[in-house]
Amino acid sequence: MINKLIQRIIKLEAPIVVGLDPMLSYVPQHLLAQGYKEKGENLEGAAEAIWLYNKGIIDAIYDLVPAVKPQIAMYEQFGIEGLKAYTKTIDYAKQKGLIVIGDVKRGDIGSTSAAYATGHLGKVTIGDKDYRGFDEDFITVNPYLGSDGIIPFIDVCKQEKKGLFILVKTSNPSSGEFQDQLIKERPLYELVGEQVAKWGDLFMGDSYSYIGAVVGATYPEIGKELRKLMPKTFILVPGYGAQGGKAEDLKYYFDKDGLGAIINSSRGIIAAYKQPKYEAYKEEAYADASRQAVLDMKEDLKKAWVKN
Ligand SMILES: O=C(O)c1cc(=O)[nH]c(=O)n1[C@@H]1O[C@H](COP(=O)(O)O)[C@@H](O)[C@H]1O
Repeated sequence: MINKLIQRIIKLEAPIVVGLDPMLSYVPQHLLAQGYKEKGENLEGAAEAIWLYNKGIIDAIYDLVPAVKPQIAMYEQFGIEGLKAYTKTIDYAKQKGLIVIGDVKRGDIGSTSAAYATGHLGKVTIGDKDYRGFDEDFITVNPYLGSDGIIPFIDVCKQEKKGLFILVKTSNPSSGEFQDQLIKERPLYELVGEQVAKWGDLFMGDSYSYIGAVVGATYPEIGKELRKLMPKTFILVPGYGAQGGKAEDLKYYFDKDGLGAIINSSRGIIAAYKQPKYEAYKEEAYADASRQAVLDMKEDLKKAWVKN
């Protein structure tokens, strides 16, 4: 899957992942009305509206970007009905040729991680048949529990030729509280980055490992350091756009060949129609606004996606 992701980035000239983080407040009135009419003004109706909203966005952007990243929390808000919308979104995105990064941020003791890995990346055996749960291509993972919490995910990745993005330095304002702490004079994110590179050796693709890292766009100096420390690690970079990350800061997240990183934008794309910049698009044309926002992001990233 990492090889396919890289090929698609090159073909589309777009190191971009669209984050499908739907909030009810972003869903246009006509879709809310449709969801409520069909399923009721309740969890089921809201989940239906979210699915319709996602479908519109996927239809508008699937030929421009290699991947989408649904964030599971946005679906879990609506309980089981939300998870059904999560599954429908994954299946539809894959049908349209998109690679799916499930943003689930899992990680636990070994046996529990193994179950998470089965549900999200692998197969569960029932009787004499195998079934797939969510079936994302990649998922995000939290490394706080150490190797025995991570290896079960890597084992399933090897069986399924799927991948991970492991949190190394997150984009949020408080990320430094723990991640920047010095241990033997080195920040924790560096130690985690080094370990992610080692885990990466366990499952290499053609040029990069299937085991990637998450490094936020909001700490560009750290991004530059981590790029050097993890030369074969593909980096998922959230924090561009809504959280303030700028294209010009992202240059050093990429390698000399212009590869090695994929930049996420969620609200900046899916709720583009709410931004003054895209006010010409009315609510009904929300997906057209998202398409234009992807095209604008692609152009903007040219400032970063150059051969260093
Ligand atoms: O793992 C992530 O994707 C992630 C890591 C991180 O450090 N920061 C971060 O914002 N994210 C996710 O990336 C998305 C960012 O959304 P926007 O700020 O709307 O573009 C959300 O789904 C976050 O959960």
